[in-house]
Amino acid sequence: MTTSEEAQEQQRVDHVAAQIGERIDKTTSDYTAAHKELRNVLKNYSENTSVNWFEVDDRIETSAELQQQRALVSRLTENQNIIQDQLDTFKELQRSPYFGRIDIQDPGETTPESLYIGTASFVDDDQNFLVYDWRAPISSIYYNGVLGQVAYNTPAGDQQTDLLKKRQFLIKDGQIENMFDTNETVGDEMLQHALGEQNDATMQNIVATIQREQNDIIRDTKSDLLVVQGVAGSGKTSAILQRIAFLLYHSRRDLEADQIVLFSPNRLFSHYISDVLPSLGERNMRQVTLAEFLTQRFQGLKVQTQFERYEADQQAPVNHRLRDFRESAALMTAVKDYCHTCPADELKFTDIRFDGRVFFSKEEIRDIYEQFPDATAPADRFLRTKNALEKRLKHRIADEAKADWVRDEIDQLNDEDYHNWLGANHLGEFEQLDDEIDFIARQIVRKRLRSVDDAIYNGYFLDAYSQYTAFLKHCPLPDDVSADDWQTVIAAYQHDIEFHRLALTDAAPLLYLRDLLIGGGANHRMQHLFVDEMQDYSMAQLIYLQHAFPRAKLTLLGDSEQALFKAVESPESILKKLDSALNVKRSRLITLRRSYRSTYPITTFAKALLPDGDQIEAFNRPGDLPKVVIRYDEDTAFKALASEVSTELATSGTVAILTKSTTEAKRVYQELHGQFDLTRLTDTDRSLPKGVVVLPIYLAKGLEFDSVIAYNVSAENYPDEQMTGTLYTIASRAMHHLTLLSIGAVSPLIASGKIPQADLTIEHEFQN
Ligand SMILES: Nc1ncnc2c1ncn2[C@@H]1O[C@H](COP(=O)(O)OP(=O)(O)OP(=O)(O)O)[C@@H](O)[C@H]1O
Repeated sequence: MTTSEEAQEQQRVDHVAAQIGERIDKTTSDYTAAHKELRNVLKNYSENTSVNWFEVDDRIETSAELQQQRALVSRLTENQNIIQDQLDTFKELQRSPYFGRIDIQDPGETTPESLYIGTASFVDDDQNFLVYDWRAPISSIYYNGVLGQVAYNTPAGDQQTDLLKKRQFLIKDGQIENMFDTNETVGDEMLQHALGEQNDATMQNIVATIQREQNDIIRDTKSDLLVVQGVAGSGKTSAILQRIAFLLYHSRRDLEADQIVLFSPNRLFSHYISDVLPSLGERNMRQVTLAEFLTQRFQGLKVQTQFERYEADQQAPVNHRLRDFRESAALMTAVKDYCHTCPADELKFTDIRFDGRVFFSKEEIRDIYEQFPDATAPADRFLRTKNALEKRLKHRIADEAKADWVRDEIDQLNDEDYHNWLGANHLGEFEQLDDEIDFIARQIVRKRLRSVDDAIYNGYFLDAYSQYTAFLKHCPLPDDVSADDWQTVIAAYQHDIEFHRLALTDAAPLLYLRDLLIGGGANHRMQHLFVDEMQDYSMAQLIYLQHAFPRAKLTLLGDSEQALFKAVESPESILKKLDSALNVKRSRLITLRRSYRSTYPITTFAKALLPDGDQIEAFNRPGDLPKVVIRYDEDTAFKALASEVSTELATSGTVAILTKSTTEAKRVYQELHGQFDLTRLTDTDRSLPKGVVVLPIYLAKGLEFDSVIAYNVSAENYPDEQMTGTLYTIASRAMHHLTLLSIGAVSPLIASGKIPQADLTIEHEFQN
């Protein structure tokens, strides 16, 4: 690249930055005006709320006026927020207006055209696109195309063009720090730069360096089920976040950020990724962990979390065949069949009681239910029963309203309470005083019978928990599950329920049964459902999620090699299972094999841990070899750990000591906390502090650290292949440095001949 070309490009950056600067000035004054208007309305509003509430006529008028003002305030606030967002975007753009340039020549044109691509579009006052949004249709060729004839997708169909040049920029604070031309999708140099940076407390967007296969994930708008299987550090999480930004742009008119939900592995992760979308000028999608979702659905029950189960599994042997069946698609099908065929006399109806007495008996409820045709879906039948009960309740309210106690109560009302019962909406509605009194009497009774109303509305008259026991007793078993084992499952479930607990395994089928019989549970508003770390979800859970978000397109991402909670599976077999279980029209599998997070030596080591690790392609970023530190007793091991932490802290922003379990994390914390600024993270933590952290690996899912120290990778702690996923996940959290501390002989997973000794630095303590 010649210096004159560089100077020309810098001139253009200066020009664009100046234009953006002008726009910032204008938008700032728009903001000030909007803010002033809002302040005035708010002032007015607060004056109005102190008006006379006693005169009925005034009250009606004031309330209408207030409603109008409230609407005005919300409109003005929204307007102010939009301007604020624009300002933020412009300021960001001014610092770094773009990262790419493409020169294209459309068919029939005689001269090429240069387009610049950045995180958002910028159009000058003469409608010239000085910067194209990275999500614009034309921008896709920046990510996908090599020089020559290329095609890109537009709303009007596929377009062809000739791609003549592709240039990348690194612009900071308005200065071009680096630029080069490339024929690759997005050149390695730029990527090297991005990946060499130190870890931040939150994840960064990757729009300047999206790789081709990641781009496929981001821009897929056709699949109903998109399954991404990618090795650790291959950018799955990054890709989904940019995908969300892309979808919001692509379907601007009919998709809102809160119609997208992401199931994330833990709260730390939720916080870690929370800056990416705002950095692209978009609002964050909804985020929820599986535990939060289930807790919300099972109010009053303590649902076991994945982490609690993982810890429990370490203590007692697990019957995998049994668990596999309980979490399978087959079990969910059995639930469905059961719900659709269960005769009314086997449904566990319960009395609705009031004041210690039966208000609607279960027999009465069953009789109502039986009136509706058998062929109707059970939830519809249930709904009709609810409606019939509501009707009966209404009659009983009307009867009760005539009772003496109600009339006595009305007689004792003062004027204000009387008006309150009547409510603003009904003022002047009744011609006769009797009608008015009757109305109030019914309101009073309705309030008194509120718990009955709630029980009907919420369907509390069917005991879903006992029904689930009935289902379990009825459930057809596969050959490899014995009746005795099944009895223990039933007994354990009943015991848990008695103590208001629920095992994770039971959560999905129980919810499914409840929804199918009672109705509800489905959120029809969600348009996209994303599940990160899908390998930690059972098929039953995924089926339930699809049921809970029936209109949502699914994007499931995971790495079966990082399965902490179950066995490894091939991507193809996962897709096949999902295809048949979820029954979607268009499904697609994208596999990512290139790992970006870690240095070359760390990825080389991590992949050697896996039986089929040679499929993983390490990104060529140089770094130190992983270091194995071996000590033979706890005392010296902790000394060695302290010394490693000090060394790492000197060069790394975040150092994580990763353990297998919470018990180990507590132990490490106990030993080291006086020596460093050390934080032990638990599943209630929401943000990652700088410095040294210690946490069990399952809480570090999806996260990354400059330096990772794996605590006690001894043969005793990691005895066999069952632990491969755990060790691989730990190793693959490291970006720049990896240290493995072993107390006693090293795990055979590391010491086996599979891992060339030349790939490691080994520091041994000599025994006397
Ligand atoms: N195209 C890219 N450009 C720059 N950085 C990238 C790119 N792709 C991935 N990265 C970086 O690589 C790291 C790993 O990405 P990410 O966390 O998205 O991977 P993942 O597949 O979700 O990992 P895991 O399954 O191990 O949690 C992050 O630091 C991310 O910023």
